[in-house]
Amino acid sequence: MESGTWRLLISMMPLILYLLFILYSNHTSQKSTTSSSCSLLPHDRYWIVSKRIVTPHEIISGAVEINGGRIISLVKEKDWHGQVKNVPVIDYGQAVVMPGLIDVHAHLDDPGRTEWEGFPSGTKAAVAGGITTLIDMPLNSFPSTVSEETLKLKIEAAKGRIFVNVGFWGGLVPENAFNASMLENLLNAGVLGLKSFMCPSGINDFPMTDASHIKEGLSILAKYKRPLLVHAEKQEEIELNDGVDDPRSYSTYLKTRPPSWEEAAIRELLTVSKDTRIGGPAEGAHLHIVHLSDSRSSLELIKEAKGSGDRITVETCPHYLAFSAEEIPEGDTRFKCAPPIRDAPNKEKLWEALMDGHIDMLSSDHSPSAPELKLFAEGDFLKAWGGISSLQFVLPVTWSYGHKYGVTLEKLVSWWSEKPAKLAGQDMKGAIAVGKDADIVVWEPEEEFDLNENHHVHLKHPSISAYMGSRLTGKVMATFVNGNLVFDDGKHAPDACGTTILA
Ligand SMILES: NC(=O)N[C@H]1NC(=O)NC1=O
Ligand SMILES: [Zn+2]
Ligand SMILES: [Zn+2]
Repeated sequence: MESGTWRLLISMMPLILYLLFILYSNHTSQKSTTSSSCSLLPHDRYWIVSKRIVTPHEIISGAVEINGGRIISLVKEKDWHGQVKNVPVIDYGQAVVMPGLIDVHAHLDDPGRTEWEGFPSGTKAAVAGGITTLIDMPLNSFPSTVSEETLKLKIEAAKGRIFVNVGFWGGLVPENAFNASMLENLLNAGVLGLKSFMCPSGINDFPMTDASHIKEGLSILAKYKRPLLVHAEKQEEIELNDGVDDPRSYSTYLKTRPPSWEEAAIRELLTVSKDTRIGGPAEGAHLHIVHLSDSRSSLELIKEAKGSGDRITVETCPHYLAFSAEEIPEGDTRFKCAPPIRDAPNKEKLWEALMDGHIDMLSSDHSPSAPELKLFAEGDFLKAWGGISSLQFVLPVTWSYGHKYGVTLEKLVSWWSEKPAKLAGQDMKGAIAVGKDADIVVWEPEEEFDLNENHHVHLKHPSISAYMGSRLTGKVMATFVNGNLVFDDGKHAPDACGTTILA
């Protein structure tokens, strides 16, 4: 070779090395997305076929094409022929294909209280129930997620241990509410929004807030356009009659947390939620009331605030829709939660509000504990841990109990996927549509099953779940997370390849 050619080659060396590096890194990253231990399916690109695919505008018979973790095309059956071209097809027949559920309210208790639940068991239960994304609450783990440092502990604990996508809410507590830089560091580190309690939370390092803290929180959140979720109960003086009010009786517990607690908290919240109106000092922020139980005065107040232009939404949970106070057996503390499950007419009105769109969405409020804390031997409703354990069952529970009220597949998608995606700022999720993440549940709405010891329950402590022993309709067949088939016919993918979602 002539010396001029050599010189040219040598001068181009950095470019050649760079191109080789790009080629190599593309090759390795492709390898990691097709890693078979993340998925029970050996392909990255494939079609899912079904007679019932729930899309944002209609239920179609057709096919969804997935590639690299995303939905890349959606075809109706009549236009489907000839599209396959060597791409594998999974035909689910009559089973329903819909967006995976997004649970915006779950306590996975990791790190710090993994004897209660933990990321591996909690997220295995989630995918077995068709949940593909969940947002973890900042309390019940230890330490509570109230600062950048404590969020980092969560992210570290989740690494390689989650089967679904997991985002995090940060805590708004008195310690950070008036400390703008502490709150901003937490938000900059990636929490999707904040959560606070207006009554004691039961967790020492998660103290309660009042409207003044919440007002401050909203003003910071406005800049970030992220929501504040609030546990809306405000304590009032309650008198129990010693010797008359039996702590083993559910009606005693009900007396200790009347609907007026929810009403009082919401009344106080509405003095600051008006800041979120267009032109208000916290425009851009959003207030979300978690686990509404009172379907009377509290709901009326929320409706009024919505009508006045406050940016406010509300969720309720399957346990308030499935159970009523009258049916709760003596001493059965599996049913203890806060706010409490109220009477049957209250439940009817919750369903009505949900069907009419006054309640925006559903969440699990999965809040397990170690079984000892449920005090099953004593059956003391006043002393037992309050929290319902339900993560794996929310889809069949909503479907089974909703039958009587006319629940539809479209409603399920709205309550469990579309609206929660919006609350959590996840516009890549919550729908079967081209360009969205391939987070999908496939299930048989007509199939019935008994939730007994023969059923594979993945929660750490099945014994504390109030749903055990019930007969439900709607069986999850398969769950896809980021295009990976992570749950299929009762089996999980070997590796936990869910990703953490940071804002
Ligand atoms: N700390 C905690 O999880 N509390 C939850 N449990 C419950 O029943 N309601 C809640 O807010
Ligand atoms: Zn709560
Ligand atoms: Zn909760």
